[in-house]
Amino acid sequence: MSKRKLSRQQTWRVEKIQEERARRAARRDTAAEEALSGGELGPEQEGLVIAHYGTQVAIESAPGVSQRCHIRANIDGLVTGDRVVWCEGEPTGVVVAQLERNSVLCRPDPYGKLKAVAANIDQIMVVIAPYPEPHANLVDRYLVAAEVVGIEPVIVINKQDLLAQDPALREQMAALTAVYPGLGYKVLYTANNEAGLAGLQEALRERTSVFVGQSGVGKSSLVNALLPEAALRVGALSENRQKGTHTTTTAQLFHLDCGGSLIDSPGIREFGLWHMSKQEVEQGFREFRPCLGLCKFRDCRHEQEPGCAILDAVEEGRITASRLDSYRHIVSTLEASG
Ligand SMILES: Nc1nc2c(ncn2[C@@H]2O[C@H](COP(=O)(O)OP(=O)(O)OP(=O)(O)O)[C@@H](O)[C@H]2O)c(=O)[nH]1
Ligand SMILES: [Zn+2]
Repeated sequence: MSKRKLSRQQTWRVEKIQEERARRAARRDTAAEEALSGGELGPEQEGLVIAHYGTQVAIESAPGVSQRCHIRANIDGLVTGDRVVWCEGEPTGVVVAQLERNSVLCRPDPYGKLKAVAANIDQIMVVIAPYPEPHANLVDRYLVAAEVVGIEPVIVINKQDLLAQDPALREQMAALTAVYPGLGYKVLYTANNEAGLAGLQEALRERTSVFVGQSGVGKSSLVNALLPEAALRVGALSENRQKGTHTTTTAQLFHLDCGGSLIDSPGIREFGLWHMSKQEVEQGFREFRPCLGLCKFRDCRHEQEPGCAILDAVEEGRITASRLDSYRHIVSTLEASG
């Protein structure tokens, strides 16, 4: 009985949310169109979305120079990192066009539908640490997710100071990550101190990056250490405050002292830990790709089937047994969760 009641209530809530969305879109449209037709706007120029606040975005025209903007109603799903065409205005500017993206990061919304959260990311920094110990296949899971969206992952082994004190632990982390350089993945050792940050800053230069990884591996510590006197961060936050109640910020873009940008939000940090399809997982193991489609059976599980191209590749040393194990493990978790 409660089931039916619940679903009716849910329907009602969904309807309410949709009505509110439509109302907001209409308001947004009016505001944007009024500004556009009022002739009080500056010339069109290119800019970068550095933060998103509900119906408005902060657009940056040059590092440190930004303005709040309405979004023209025909532009859908603008996210932090998007490049746009916009016009300055008083008090708010207007985004008039969205430029093409090189890449986009998505995550599932509460209904399981994928939603964009950030755009134009060059690399995904996959942070692991000796503590909390990375569970089996965690790195591969992140790598697969990065491969699926076509963004270069970089493996960041943080808390290097702990490894320096403990040869056995160092051995363990080295063994865990030994396979990756040969597959073309960059592996960096970092720590939250000057020496430990140098290599990371080098890797972040001239690129737009995100940090992902389990809770406790030290992402916040790294991000805080990397950000220059947090000038831009404070700027973005105070702008946020002016808005009063609408303070939900999805993701923010920060410029780093070392040159390069960081897009950060709690949602992005959890990237890659959701459901993937078997095909995505296969594609996500980059050294499997030359073999895909060559197995004798179209639905080959690469277990012990005759004529399996993946097993042949393992036999010939083109794929390591540990990566095949990892693939099987990830696929089995997909099957277990339906
Ligand atoms: N030894 C050592 N500890 C570190 C280092 N970086 C961070 N920590 C510690 O690791 C713990 C977790 O750090 P956070 O930066 O909060 O980790 P996080 O990944 O941001 O965690 P969430 O915010 O939960 O996602 C804290 O106790 C830090 O003091 C490091 O380089 N070396
Ligand atoms: Zn096969």
